[in-house]
Amino acid sequence: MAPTLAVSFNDSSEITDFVLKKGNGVKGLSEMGLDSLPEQYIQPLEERMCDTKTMSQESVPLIDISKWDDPGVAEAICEAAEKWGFFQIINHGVPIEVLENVKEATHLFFGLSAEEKRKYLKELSPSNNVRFGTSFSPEAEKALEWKDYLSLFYVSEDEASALWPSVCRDQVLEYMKRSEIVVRKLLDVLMKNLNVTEIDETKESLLMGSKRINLNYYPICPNPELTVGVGRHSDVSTLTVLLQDDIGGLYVRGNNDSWVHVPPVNGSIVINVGDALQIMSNGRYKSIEHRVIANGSNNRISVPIFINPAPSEKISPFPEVLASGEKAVYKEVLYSDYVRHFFQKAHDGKTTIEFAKI
Ligand SMILES: CC(C)(COP(=O)(O)OP(=O)(O)OC[C@H]1O[C@@H](n2cnc3c(N)ncnc32)[C@H](O)[C@@H]1OP(=O)(O)O)[C@@H](O)C(=O)NCCC(=O)NCCSC(=O)/C=C/c1ccc(O)c(O)c1
Ligand SMILES: O=C(O)CCC(=O)C(=O)O
Ligand SMILES: [Fe+2]
Repeated sequence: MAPTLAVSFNDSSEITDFVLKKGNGVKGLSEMGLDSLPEQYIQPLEERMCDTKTMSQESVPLIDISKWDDPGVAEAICEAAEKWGFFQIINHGVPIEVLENVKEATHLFFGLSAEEKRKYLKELSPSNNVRFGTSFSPEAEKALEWKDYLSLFYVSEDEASALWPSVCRDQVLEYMKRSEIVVRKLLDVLMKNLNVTEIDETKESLLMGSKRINLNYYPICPNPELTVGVGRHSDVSTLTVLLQDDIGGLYVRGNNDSWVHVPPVNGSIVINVGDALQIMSNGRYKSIEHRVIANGSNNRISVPIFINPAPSEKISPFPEVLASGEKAVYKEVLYSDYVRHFFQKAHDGKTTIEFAKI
């Protein structure tokens, strides 16, 4: 147990200063042993997780991808991407040790002092590509989310070596490198199903021209039922490769307004479709809303890799998908405009994609 800090707050602006400006994050708040949730974290009733809406009978597909040549595997992947937009994979070829190392490195980063982590706040970070922050878009949010993060935009190994925090850099790079092989295989299968037979240079830039990795930390929360870890949103990526620890708390939107838990499975990786792939597949693959609850008794971490189009790409439904006469549901958008739009507002369910609707 961390020692209780000798800090107390007179008003909410002092909390904001402590969390956002001094680099303590919500982890710092959590470790003070607060007995109630500060008011700026109280979410409106409709955003809180209410047990009646969760479905315990359903679950997203768990796919063993060890037998790539088995057509059943490709079918299961495409069906999951169409129906659920989320699935877990096991026997994926990323060594368990690589996954364990990146989880440990995440704890090492968040275990640094506030002074150390503060160096990566937006205002102080040596680069826009490395950012330590809290919540999602604090300036745009009416209620804050109970999460701290380190976000790393990948440019090159050299840049990462120079700029990324050394406590986690090598482990994160290894995880990105090893998971890229899986991502290519998944995209191959998903593209063939859309009659896109080859991922050439142009398609590669559209599908996986940029990558961002986030290390997420959800500390123990005094009143978890009043707030959220991450609010309802869909990712803006092509695909997200998500590593979670064994705590649980990720929910995805299921049928009839229900929320389905994505249980931690040892050695598995969660894959989800993002808005960019929904747009490029003209809605065939679904970018499904998801959220993370706050936890009253355990700290939780997760490590998503967002596989994205290059920011300079214009994305729209693939011609191969429209070849049979299907009408385009989405117009062409510049991907960096799309991402900017996403970051400009609070998490708000599936509304980002309206930006690209015809
Ligand atoms: C996004 C843009 C277009 C923005 O550029 P630009 O306007 O020049 O300035 P910027 O300073 O980088 O960012 C502008 C705002 O975006 C937001 N932002 C930027 N990066 C991040 C980040 N990593 N996390 C949260 N917000 C961010 C902030 O709100 C910034 O506002 P401010 O804090 O500066 O006032 C640019 O950085 C770019 O082209 N980046 C490359 C493409 C890219 O990053 N794609 C990522 C796609 S997927 C992705 O990153 C997903 C992230 C995510 C995070 C938390 C969640 O809970 C979640 O669900 C998802
Ligand atoms: O922590 C998780 O399990 C999911 C996080 C998430 O949805 C995100 O960072 O986009
Ligand atoms: Fe997400």
